[in-house]
Amino acid sequence: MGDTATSSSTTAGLQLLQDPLLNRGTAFTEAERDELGLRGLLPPQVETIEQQADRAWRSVEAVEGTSATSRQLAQHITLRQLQDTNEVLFYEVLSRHVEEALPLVYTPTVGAACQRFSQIYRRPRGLFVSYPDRHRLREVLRNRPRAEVDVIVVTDGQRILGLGDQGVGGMGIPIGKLSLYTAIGGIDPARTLPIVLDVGCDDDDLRDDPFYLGWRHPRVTGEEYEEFVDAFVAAVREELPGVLLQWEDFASKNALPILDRYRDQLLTFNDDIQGTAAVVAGAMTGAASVSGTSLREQRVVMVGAGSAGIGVCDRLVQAMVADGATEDDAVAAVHVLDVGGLLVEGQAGLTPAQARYAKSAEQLAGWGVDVERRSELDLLTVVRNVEPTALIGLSSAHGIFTREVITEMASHVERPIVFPLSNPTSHAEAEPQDLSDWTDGRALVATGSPFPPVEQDGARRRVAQCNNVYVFPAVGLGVVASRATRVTDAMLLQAALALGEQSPVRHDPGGALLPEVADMPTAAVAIAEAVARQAVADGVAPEATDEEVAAAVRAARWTPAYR
Ligand SMILES: O=C([O-])CC(=O)C(=O)O
Ligand SMILES: [Mg+2]
Repeated sequence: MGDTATSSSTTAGLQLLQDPLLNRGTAFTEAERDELGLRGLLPPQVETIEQQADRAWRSVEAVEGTSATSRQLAQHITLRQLQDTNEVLFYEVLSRHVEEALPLVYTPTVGAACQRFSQIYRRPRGLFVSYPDRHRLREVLRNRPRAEVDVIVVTDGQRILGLGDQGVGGMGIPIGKLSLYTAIGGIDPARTLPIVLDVGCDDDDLRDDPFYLGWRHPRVTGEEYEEFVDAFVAAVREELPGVLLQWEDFASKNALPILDRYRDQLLTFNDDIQGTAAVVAGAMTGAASVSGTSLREQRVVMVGAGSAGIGVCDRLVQAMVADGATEDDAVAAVHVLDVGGLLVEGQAGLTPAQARYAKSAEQLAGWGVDVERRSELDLLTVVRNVEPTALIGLSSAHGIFTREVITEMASHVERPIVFPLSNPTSHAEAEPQDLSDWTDGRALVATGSPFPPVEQDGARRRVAQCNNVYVFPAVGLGVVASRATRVTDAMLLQAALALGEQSPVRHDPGGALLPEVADMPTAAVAIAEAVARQAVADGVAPEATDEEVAAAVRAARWTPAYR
C-alpha cells in the first residue's frame, strides 16, 4: 500500500488515471490513449459511459452484507470509491439510479458512514480545517484540491443528523450533500468543496478509538470557537470571495448565532434551519391547495420551540403574509408549544425568536384556563381551542400526536394537515399509518424520516419526507446561475412556493405532498428559476429578464458526460 516513488508513478498517463475529475477509465478512445500516454495502461476494450455505468451499478448491487445496514454501508463505500476514481461516471450512475442510490450516498446510510469514518477511510476528499492549524487557515484554503469553487458545505460535526457528535467523521455529510448538489442541482462537481471544521470531539469513545483520525481534544467552545469560525470565514472571503457557503449539522446552540452573524455579510444559508423550513412550507403549500384552504387562512400548532421549529414558523408566517395575511394576524395564528406547554407572554427564558409567538392573556381569553399555569395549556387543550388546520411536530417527543389529539383536530377540519417531523423514526410524533387510520384517510401527512407507504381503502400512498434535499441543490443552482451575492429570506420563500407548485397531490388526490425522488432534478430547475428571479428582484443579482434567468439556469446545469 501507499505510493511508491518510482518514476512510473509520475507519468502523465498514470496521473490522468488517478485524477477523478479527468479520468475516463476504459472510455478513453484509441486516439486519446495515444495522445495522453495511456497506451498499455488500460485493458484494450474501449467502452461507452453506458457500459461503464452498467458495470459499476452491478458491482454496487453485488455487494453483500451480514445485515441490511452493513450491506448499505458497503455499498456506500463502493460508490464513494467510484466517486474518487471517476466522477463523471459516478454521477452517470447516480442519475440513472437516483431512487436507489440516494439513500446510499445520503441519509440514512451516510450517517453510518460518518460514525465509521475513521474505519472506512480510503482517500482524502475536501478540506480538513483543524483547530491546531488556526494560524494558517489561508494556507489550508490555498491548498484546496479545486481552484474554482461555487459551493462549500461545511460542518463542525457536532450534530450529525440525529447521531450527535461525530467529530472529524462529520465530513461524510458535506461530501454527501455536495454529491446531491451535483446529482440533483446540476452543480459542476469540479466546483464543489466539502469542509469539516475539526474543533475536537466530545465523544470520549470516538476520541479514544485508536483509529480516530481527527484532532484528539475536547471541543473548543466559547470565544475560542467563535474566533476560529470567524478566522475560517475570513479565510474563505479572502480566498474564495463570492462562494456559496452552506452551514450544516452544527449544534443548535451554534447554528443560529453563526447564521445571524454572517447572513448579511456572505452568500450563505443554514440548511438545517432554512432549508428544512422551506421544504416544510413547500409541503404545506401543496397540502393547503388540496384542502381547499388558502395559506393565509391556516391555523398552525407547532410542537417544538427549538431553532428548527421556530425557523419553520417564521417561514410559514412569511408565506401567509405573501398570500395576503397581515403579519400580526399570521403570527397570531401560529401557536408554539415547548415541553412545558403553550408559549405565553412573560414566560421566563424565552429567546426573542420564541417570544414572537408567545400568546397574551387577552389572546387566550375564552379558553377557560389559567394562563399563569402553562401546564394546563397542553397540546390537547391547545388543539381544542385553536382548532388548527395544521399540526407540526419538531419536538423529538415520540407519539405525542396521540389518537385523542388527532381525533379532536379532525373533528374541526375536513383535511387535517399533520407533519410529524422529528428524526429519526423512533422520535416521530406519530406514525403515518395511524394518522390515516384515525382520520379515515383524510389527514394530509408529511414526515421528517422515511416511512413505508400508507395503506388506505386498499390503495397505497407514498408519504412525503420533508428532507432539505428538496431545496438546497436548487438554491445552489439558482444562486450560481443568477450570480447572486446573498441568500435572502424572500429567495427561500420562493423556493418553498415553487416546491409547493410541484406537489403531486395537486393533480393526483392519492399523490404525496412532495415530488418523487426521481423527479427531483426536474423540480430543482423550476425551484432554481424561482430563486434566481427573486435574487434579481431583491437586487442581490445582476439585472436579468425571466427568460434570461431561465436560460442561465439551463446553461449552468452540469450533466455527466465526457467532454
Ligand atoms: O441530512 C439530512 O437528511 C437532513 C438534515 O439536514 C439533517 O437531518 O441534519
Ligand atoms: Mg443537516
